[in-house]
Amino acid sequence: MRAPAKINLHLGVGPSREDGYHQLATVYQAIGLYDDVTATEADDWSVSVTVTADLDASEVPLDGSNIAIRAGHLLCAHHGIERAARLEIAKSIPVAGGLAGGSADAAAALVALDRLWDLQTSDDDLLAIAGRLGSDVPFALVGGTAYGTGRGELVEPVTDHGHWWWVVVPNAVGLSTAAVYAEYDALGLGEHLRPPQGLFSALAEARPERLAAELHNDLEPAALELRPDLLDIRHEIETAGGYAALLSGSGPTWLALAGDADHARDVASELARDHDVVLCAPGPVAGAHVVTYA
Ligand SMILES: C[C@@](CO)(OP(=O)(O)O)[C@H](O)COP(=O)(O)OP(=O)(O)OC[C@H]1O[C@@H](n2ccc(N)nc2=O)[C@H](O)[C@@H]1O
Ligand SMILES: Nc1ncnc2c1ncn2[C@@H]1O[C@H](COP(=O)(O)OP(=O)(O)O)[C@@H](O)[C@H]1O
Repeated sequence: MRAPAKINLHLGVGPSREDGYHQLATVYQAIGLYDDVTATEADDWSVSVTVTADLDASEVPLDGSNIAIRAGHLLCAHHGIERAARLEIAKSIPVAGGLAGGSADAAAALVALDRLWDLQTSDDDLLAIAGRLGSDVPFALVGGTAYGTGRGELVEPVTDHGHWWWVVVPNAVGLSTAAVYAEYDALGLGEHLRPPQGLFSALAEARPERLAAELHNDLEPAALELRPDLLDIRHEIETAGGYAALLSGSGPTWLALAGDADHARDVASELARDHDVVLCAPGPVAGAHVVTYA
């Protein structure tokens, strides 16, 4: 089962709620960078992680705290069954990068196990279980381009006529999502939320120059406060000719919007002079889905 990374084209963050989470008005997009999860029947739960070259997954837990195993437990509890499986994660999504790799693994595990055991869980039930696992997990099931509200777990599709190209610049050192939200509070940020109408129009019009002007991330000042070194990368993207630089979610990954695949390759090769890993990815792509290998 394959699930994509996400980016936030708009990330509006309101004040923190009573449960400690922040109210969001966000526009997600699934991009062509994936983790694969394979599930096989077993007597006990276990998880393994392999990575594509240049990726550091040493901080991904290999015990029951791995979000893919948590997904398995919740699915079993939902159906009142006692089963176990071996989950093999092949990771291409950088860890703790603001790209929701863990959420992708959880979504892929839910769909893989549902299929392995022929549980036929309804879409609504899968989305509800996903929302309990993490704010970003329902979107990893849905994919495409979607508007997220609540703490990010309520998703509805958005009209998007674009075939966008992103240059992805991961960072060797990850950033904790919780720490960035806490810094956001410490800075006294947290404004009134409203739907990003200009972005919705830009997505429907499908012109990259127009989209570039509408990209926005409320968490950027908080992430930069914690990691001032990240500002240099924003400048590098501008110099390399990207239409816009956007911090991915809580960071530290940067994204550059390109006009098409050729432009993305040009910007990527420029950035690759100073960065070990630079990737190109199209968006939007599908959510968690089965992959049939030839
Ligand atoms: C910032 C975003 C933007 O899409 O993604 P990432 O950059 O992490 O990928 C998300 O809000 C992250 O979603 P996710 O990573 O699923 O978060 P969760 O596991 O639900 O929560 C992790 C922690 O983030 C904080 N949190 C998360 C979501 C939210 N709306 N308000 C919060 O304050 C809480 O401190 C929570 O304990
Ligand atoms: N299957 C998993 N893959 C990645 N991280 C996981 C996984 N399970 C648990 N984690 C934990 O979740 C944290 C956040 O990882 P990730 O989802 O990649 O980043 P982000 O929240 O920035 O999008 C990691 O630091 C790791 O400790």
